[in-house]
Amino acid sequence: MEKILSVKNLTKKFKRVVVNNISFDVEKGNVYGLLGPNGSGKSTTFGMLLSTINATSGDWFWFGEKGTSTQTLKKIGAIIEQPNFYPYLSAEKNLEIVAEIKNVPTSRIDEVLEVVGLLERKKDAFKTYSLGMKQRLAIASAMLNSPQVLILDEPTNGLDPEGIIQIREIIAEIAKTGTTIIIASHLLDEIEKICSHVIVLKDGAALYSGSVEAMTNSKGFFELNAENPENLIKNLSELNLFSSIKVKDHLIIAQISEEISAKELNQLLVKKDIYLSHLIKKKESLETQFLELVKK
Ligand SMILES: Nc1ncnc2c1ncn2[C@@H]1O[C@H](COP(=O)(O)OP(=O)(O)OP(=O)(O)O)[C@@H](O)[C@H]1O
Repeated sequence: MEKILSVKNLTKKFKRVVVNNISFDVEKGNVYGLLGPNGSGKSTTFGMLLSTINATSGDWFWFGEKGTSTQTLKKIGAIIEQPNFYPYLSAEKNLEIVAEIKNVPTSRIDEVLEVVGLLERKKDAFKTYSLGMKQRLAIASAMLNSPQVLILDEPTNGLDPEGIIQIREIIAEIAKTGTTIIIASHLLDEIEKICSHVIVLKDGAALYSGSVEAMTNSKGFFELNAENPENLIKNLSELNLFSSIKVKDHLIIAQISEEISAKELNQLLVKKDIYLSHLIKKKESLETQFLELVKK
Protein backbone atom coordinates (compact mmCIF):
# COMPACT_ATOMS: atom_id res chain seq x y z
CA MET A 1 0.00 0.00 0.00
CA GLU A 2 1.26 3.45 -0.90
CA LYS A 3 1.81 5.66 2.14
CA ILE A 4 0.21 9.09 1.81
CA LEU A 5 1.12 10.37 5.25
CA SER A 6 3.28 9.15 8.09
CA VAL A 7 3.13 10.95 11.43
CA LYS A 8 5.81 10.28 14.03
CA ASN A 9 5.67 11.44 17.63
CA LEU A 10 3.87 14.67 16.78
CA THR A 11 3.48 16.99 19.77
CA LYS A 12 2.04 20.46 20.29
CA LYS A 13 2.37 22.39 23.48
CA PHE A 14 0.59 25.71 23.95
CA LYS A 15 0.59 26.39 27.68
CA ARG A 16 -0.07 22.73 28.13
CA VAL A 17 0.38 19.76 25.82
CA VAL A 18 -2.66 19.50 23.52
CA VAL A 19 -1.27 16.95 21.06
CA ASN A 20 0.78 14.36 22.85
CA ASN A 21 3.33 12.32 20.92
CA ILE A 22 0.94 10.87 18.34
CA SER A 23 2.00 8.56 15.53
CA PHE A 24 -0.09 7.09 12.73
CA ASP A 25 0.09 6.23 9.05
CA VAL A 26 -2.37 7.01 6.28
CA GLU A 27 -2.47 4.71 3.28
CA LYS A 28 -3.77 5.54 -0.17
CA GLY A 29 -7.44 5.14 -0.93
CA ASN A 30 -8.71 4.68 2.62
CA VAL A 31 -11.01 6.93 4.62
CA TYR A 32 -9.53 7.83 8.01
CA GLY A 33 -11.38 9.21 10.97
CA LEU A 34 -9.67 11.29 13.61
CA LEU A 35 -12.08 10.61 16.43
CA GLY A 36 -12.15 12.45 19.72
CA PRO A 37 -14.27 14.72 21.87
CA ASN A 38 -14.13 18.52 21.58
CA GLY A 39 -10.73 19.79 22.59
CA SER A 40 -8.94 16.47 22.08
CA GLY A 41 -6.53 18.01 19.58
CA LYS A 42 -8.01 17.15 16.19
CA SER A 43 -7.92 20.63 14.65
CA THR A 44 -4.47 21.31 16.12
CA THR A 45 -3.20 18.09 14.51
CA PHE A 46 -4.59 19.14 11.12
CA GLY A 47 -3.11 22.61 11.61
CA MET A 48 0.37 21.18 12.13
CA LEU A 49 0.07 18.79 9.19
CA LEU A 50 -1.01 21.68 6.95
CA SER A 51 1.68 24.00 8.29
CA THR A 52 -0.66 26.63 9.75
CA ILE A 53 0.43 25.73 13.31
CA ASN A 54 4.04 25.15 14.30
CA ALA A 55 4.64 21.72 15.80
CA THR A 56 6.53 21.61 19.09
CA SER A 57 8.22 18.33 18.20
CA GLY A 58 7.84 15.27 16.02
CA ASP A 59 7.93 14.65 12.29
CA TRP A 60 5.53 13.94 9.50
CA PHE A 61 6.00 12.91 5.91
CA TRP A 62 3.54 13.66 3.12
CA PHE A 63 4.08 11.37 0.13
CA GLY A 64 7.41 10.33 1.65
CA GLU A 65 8.68 13.92 1.89
CA LYS A 66 9.38 15.48 5.27
CA GLY A 67 7.10 18.34 6.37
CA THR A 68 4.58 20.25 4.28
CA SER A 69 6.02 22.00 1.22
CA THR A 70 4.06 24.29 -1.11
CA GLN A 71 4.25 21.50 -3.67
CA THR A 72 2.69 19.12 -1.15
CA LEU A 73 -0.14 21.54 -0.37
CA LYS A 74 -1.12 21.44 -4.04
CA LYS A 75 -1.90 17.74 -3.63
CA ILE A 76 -4.15 18.34 -0.61
CA GLY A 77 -7.69 19.67 -0.47
CA ALA A 78 -8.69 20.84 2.99
CA ILE A 79 -11.65 22.36 4.72
CA ILE A 80 -10.59 23.33 8.21
CA GLU A 81 -12.80 26.34 8.77
CA GLN A 82 -15.91 27.47 6.94
CA PRO A 83 -14.43 28.91 3.73
CA ASN A 84 -15.20 32.52 2.91
CA PHE A 85 -17.37 32.60 -0.15
CA TYR A 86 -18.80 35.86 -1.47
CA PRO A 87 -22.46 35.86 -0.41
CA TYR A 88 -23.82 37.80 -3.40
CA LEU A 89 -21.90 35.85 -6.04
CA SER A 90 -23.11 32.57 -7.49
CA ALA A 91 -21.49 29.25 -6.60
CA GLU A 92 -19.98 29.19 -10.06
CA LYS A 93 -18.47 32.68 -9.74
CA ASN A 94 -17.12 31.83 -6.29
CA LEU A 95 -15.43 28.72 -7.66
CA GLU A 96 -14.00 30.72 -10.58
CA ILE A 97 -12.26 32.90 -8.01
CA VAL A 98 -10.94 29.85 -6.13
CA ALA A 99 -9.81 28.28 -9.43
CA GLU A 100 -7.85 31.42 -10.24
CA ILE A 101 -6.19 31.45 -6.81
CA LYS A 102 -5.34 27.75 -7.07
CA ASN A 103 -4.30 28.18 -10.69
CA VAL A 104 -6.48 25.35 -11.96
CA PRO A 105 -8.62 25.38 -15.13
CA THR A 106 -12.22 26.60 -14.75
CA SER A 107 -13.27 23.52 -16.73
CA ARG A 108 -13.11 21.60 -13.41
CA ILE A 109 -15.91 23.71 -11.91
CA ASP A 110 -18.84 21.85 -13.45
CA GLU A 111 -17.21 18.50 -12.62
CA VAL A 112 -16.85 19.28 -8.92
CA LEU A 113 -20.32 20.85 -8.71
CA GLU A 114 -21.69 17.66 -10.19
CA VAL A 115 -19.88 15.55 -7.55
CA VAL A 116 -21.53 17.52 -4.74
CA GLY A 117 -24.93 17.74 -6.43
CA LEU A 118 -24.96 21.50 -6.95
CA LEU A 119 -24.61 21.73 -10.72
CA GLU A 120 -28.23 22.78 -11.20
CA ARG A 121 -27.94 25.48 -8.56
CA LYS A 122 -24.63 26.89 -9.78
CA LYS A 123 -26.09 30.23 -10.91
CA ASP A 124 -27.71 30.89 -7.52
CA ALA A 125 -26.12 33.30 -5.08
CA PHE A 126 -24.19 31.67 -2.24
CA LYS A 127 -26.33 33.48 0.34
CA THR A 128 -29.41 31.59 -0.85
CA TYR A 129 -27.79 28.23 -0.05
CA SER A 130 -28.76 26.07 2.92
CA LEU A 131 -26.04 25.13 5.43
CA GLY A 132 -25.77 21.70 3.82
CA MET A 133 -25.35 23.24 0.36
CA LYS A 134 -22.71 25.63 1.70
CA GLN A 135 -20.80 22.70 3.14
CA ARG A 136 -21.10 20.83 -0.16
CA LEU A 137 -19.80 23.87 -2.02
CA ALA A 138 -16.84 23.92 0.38
CA ILE A 139 -16.11 20.29 -0.56
CA ALA A 140 -16.41 21.20 -4.27
CA SER A 141 -13.96 24.02 -3.71
CA ALA A 142 -11.47 21.71 -1.96
CA MET A 143 -11.79 19.25 -4.86
CA LEU A 144 -11.01 21.85 -7.56
CA ASN A 145 -7.31 21.03 -7.73
CA SER A 146 -8.05 17.27 -7.96
CA PRO A 147 -6.29 16.61 -4.64
CA GLN A 148 -4.87 13.22 -3.75
CA VAL A 149 -5.95 13.76 -0.15
CA LEU A 150 -9.04 15.48 1.16
CA ILE A 151 -9.02 16.73 4.77
CA LEU A 152 -12.35 17.58 6.38
CA ASP A 153 -12.77 18.96 9.89
CA GLU A 154 -16.21 18.05 11.30
CA PRO A 155 -17.87 18.04 7.85
CA THR A 156 -21.40 17.40 9.12
CA ASN A 157 -21.40 19.84 12.04
CA GLY A 158 -24.74 21.58 12.38
CA LEU A 159 -26.40 19.75 9.49
CA ASP A 160 -29.83 18.13 9.61
CA PRO A 161 -30.11 14.34 9.04
CA GLU A 162 -30.71 14.75 5.31
CA GLY A 163 -27.70 17.05 4.98
CA ILE A 164 -25.57 14.57 6.94
CA ILE A 165 -26.56 11.70 4.64
CA GLN A 166 -25.79 13.79 1.54
CA ILE A 167 -22.30 14.63 2.83
CA ARG A 168 -21.75 10.98 3.74
CA GLU A 169 -22.71 9.87 0.23
CA ILE A 170 -20.47 12.49 -1.37
CA ILE A 171 -17.53 11.37 0.78
CA ALA A 172 -18.16 7.75 -0.25
CA GLU A 173 -18.30 8.76 -3.93
CA ILE A 174 -15.05 10.73 -3.67
CA ALA A 175 -13.37 7.82 -1.84
CA LYS A 176 -14.40 5.48 -4.66
CA THR A 177 -12.28 7.49 -7.09
CA GLY A 178 -9.19 6.60 -5.02
CA THR A 179 -8.89 9.93 -3.18
CA THR A 180 -7.64 9.41 0.37
CA ILE A 181 -9.82 11.16 2.93
CA ILE A 182 -9.10 12.19 6.51
CA ILE A 183 -12.05 13.36 8.58
CA ALA A 184 -12.02 14.80 12.08
CA SER A 185 -15.18 14.11 13.99
CA HIS A 186 -16.44 13.75 17.52
CA LEU A 187 -19.29 11.57 16.23
CA LEU A 188 -18.68 7.86 16.65
CA ASP A 189 -21.60 6.96 14.48
CA GLU A 190 -20.23 9.09 11.67
CA ILE A 191 -16.79 7.48 11.84
CA GLU A 192 -18.32 4.01 11.94
CA LYS A 193 -20.44 4.74 8.86
CA ILE A 194 -17.87 6.58 6.75
CA CYS A 195 -14.38 5.47 7.71
CA SER A 196 -12.34 2.36 7.07
CA HIS A 197 -9.70 3.42 9.61
CA VAL A 198 -9.75 5.37 12.84
CA ILE A 199 -7.32 7.19 15.09
CA VAL A 200 -8.85 7.71 18.53
CA LEU A 201 -7.66 10.81 20.35
CA LYS A 202 -8.19 11.63 23.98
CA ASP A 203 -6.56 14.61 25.69
CA GLY A 204 -4.16 14.86 22.76
CA ALA A 205 -2.96 11.24 22.94
CA ALA A 206 -3.73 8.57 20.33
CA LEU A 207 -5.37 5.65 22.13
CA TYR A 208 -5.91 3.56 19.01
CA SER A 209 -4.90 3.65 15.38
CA GLY A 210 -6.00 0.99 12.94
CA SER A 211 -8.95 -0.31 10.99
CA VAL A 212 -12.47 0.31 12.27
CA GLU A 213 -13.11 -3.39 11.74
CA ALA A 214 -10.19 -4.44 13.94
CA MET A 215 -11.35 -2.07 16.66
CA THR A 216 -14.77 -3.69 16.75
CA ASN A 217 -13.30 -7.08 16.13
CA SER A 218 -13.77 -8.73 19.43
CA LYS A 219 -15.34 -12.11 18.68
CA GLY A 220 -18.42 -10.97 20.57
CA PHE A 221 -20.27 -12.56 23.45
CA PHE A 222 -23.21 -14.81 24.30
CA GLU A 223 -26.08 -13.86 26.54
CA LEU A 224 -27.48 -17.06 28.00
CA ASN A 225 -29.62 -18.56 30.69
CA ALA A 226 -30.95 -21.93 31.82
CA GLU A 227 -32.99 -23.32 34.66
CA ASN A 228 -29.89 -23.98 36.70
CA PRO A 229 -27.52 -21.05 36.08
CA GLU A 230 -24.75 -22.35 38.39
CA ASN A 231 -24.60 -25.60 36.45
CA LEU A 232 -24.59 -23.67 33.16
CA ILE A 233 -21.67 -21.49 34.31
CA LYS A 234 -19.70 -24.58 35.42
CA ASN A 235 -20.24 -26.28 32.06
CA LEU A 236 -19.44 -23.14 30.06
CA SER A 237 -16.12 -22.81 31.92
CA GLU A 238 -15.24 -26.42 31.11
CA LEU A 239 -15.67 -25.76 27.37
CA ASN A 240 -12.62 -23.44 27.33
CA LEU A 241 -14.22 -21.27 24.67
CA PHE A 242 -14.65 -18.09 26.70
CA SER A 243 -12.28 -15.47 28.06
CA SER A 244 -14.74 -14.50 30.80
CA ILE A 245 -18.10 -15.62 32.17
CA LYS A 246 -20.09 -13.14 34.25
CA VAL A 247 -23.61 -12.68 35.51
CA LYS A 248 -25.30 -9.40 34.57
CA ASP A 249 -28.97 -8.50 35.02
CA HIS A 250 -29.91 -12.17 35.65
CA LEU A 251 -28.21 -13.23 32.42
CA ILE A 252 -24.92 -15.03 31.94
CA ILE A 253 -22.50 -13.14 29.69
CA ALA A 254 -19.79 -15.30 28.11
CA GLN A 255 -17.08 -13.41 26.22
CA ILE A 256 -16.04 -15.53 23.23
CA SER A 257 -12.34 -16.32 22.79
CA GLU A 258 -12.68 -19.22 20.30
CA GLU A 259 -14.94 -18.67 17.28
CA ILE A 260 -18.26 -20.50 17.81
CA SER A 261 -21.81 -19.99 16.55
CA ALA A 262 -24.93 -19.94 18.74
CA LYS A 263 -26.07 -23.17 17.09
CA GLU A 264 -22.78 -24.95 17.83
CA LEU A 265 -22.82 -23.81 21.43
CA ASN A 266 -26.41 -24.97 21.85
CA GLN A 267 -25.50 -28.41 20.43
CA LEU A 268 -22.55 -28.72 22.83
CA LEU A 269 -24.75 -27.87 25.81
CA VAL A 270 -27.58 -30.20 24.79
CA LYS A 271 -25.02 -33.03 24.81
CA LYS A 272 -24.43 -32.09 28.46
CA ASP A 273 -28.17 -32.16 29.13
CA ILE A 274 -28.42 -28.40 29.41
CA TYR A 275 -31.42 -26.81 27.72
CA LEU A 276 -31.12 -23.05 27.36
CA SER A 277 -34.00 -20.70 28.08
CA HIS A 278 -32.12 -17.79 26.51
CA LEU A 279 -29.33 -17.63 23.91
CA ILE A 280 -28.22 -14.60 21.89
CA LYS A 281 -24.87 -13.94 20.24
CA LYS A 282 -23.94 -10.26 20.26
CA LYS A 283 -21.06 -8.03 19.27
CA GLU A 284 -19.91 -4.84 20.95
CA SER A 285 -20.48 -1.69 18.87
CA LEU A 286 -17.71 0.76 18.03
CA GLU A 287 -19.21 2.88 20.78
CA THR A 288 -18.66 0.19 23.43
CA GLN A 289 -15.10 -0.37 22.21
CA PHE A 290 -14.48 3.36 22.24
CA LEU A 291 -15.78 3.73 25.79
CA GLU A 292 -13.63 0.80 26.89
CA LEU A 293 -10.57 2.46 25.35
CA VAL A 294 -11.31 5.84 26.88
CA LYS A 295 -11.90 4.27 30.31
CA LYS A 296 -8.46 2.68 30.27
N1 LIG B 1 -3.85 28.94 19.88
C1 LIG B 1 -4.10 28.25 21.00
N2 LIG B 1 -3.61 28.62 22.20
C2 LIG B 1 -3.84 27.91 23.32
N3 LIG B 1 -4.57 26.77 23.36
C3 LIG B 1 -5.08 26.34 22.20
C4 LIG B 1 -4.89 27.03 20.95
N4 LIG B 1 -5.53 26.35 19.98
C5 LIG B 1 -6.10 25.27 20.57
N5 LIG B 1 -5.85 25.26 21.90
C6 LIG B 1 -6.29 24.24 22.87
O1 LIG B 1 -5.86 22.98 22.42
C7 LIG B 1 -6.81 21.99 22.74
C8 LIG B 1 -7.15 21.17 21.52
O2 LIG B 1 -7.91 21.98 20.64
P1 LIG B 1 -8.37 21.48 19.19
O3 LIG B 1 -9.14 22.59 18.56
O4 LIG B 1 -7.19 20.96 18.46
O5 LIG B 1 -9.32 20.28 19.57
P2 LIG B 1 -10.40 19.57 18.69
O6 LIG B 1 -10.30 18.13 19.02
O7 LIG B 1 -10.25 19.95 17.26
O8 LIG B 1 -11.74 20.12 19.28
P3 LIG B 1 -12.90 20.93 18.57
O9 LIG B 1 -13.67 19.93 17.81
O10 LIG B 1 -13.64 21.51 19.73
O11 LIG B 1 -12.22 21.97 17.72
C9 LIG B 1 -7.99 22.70 23.37
O12 LIG B 1 -7.91 22.59 24.76
C10 LIG B 1 -7.79 24.14 22.95
O13 LIG B 1 -8.31 25.01 23.89
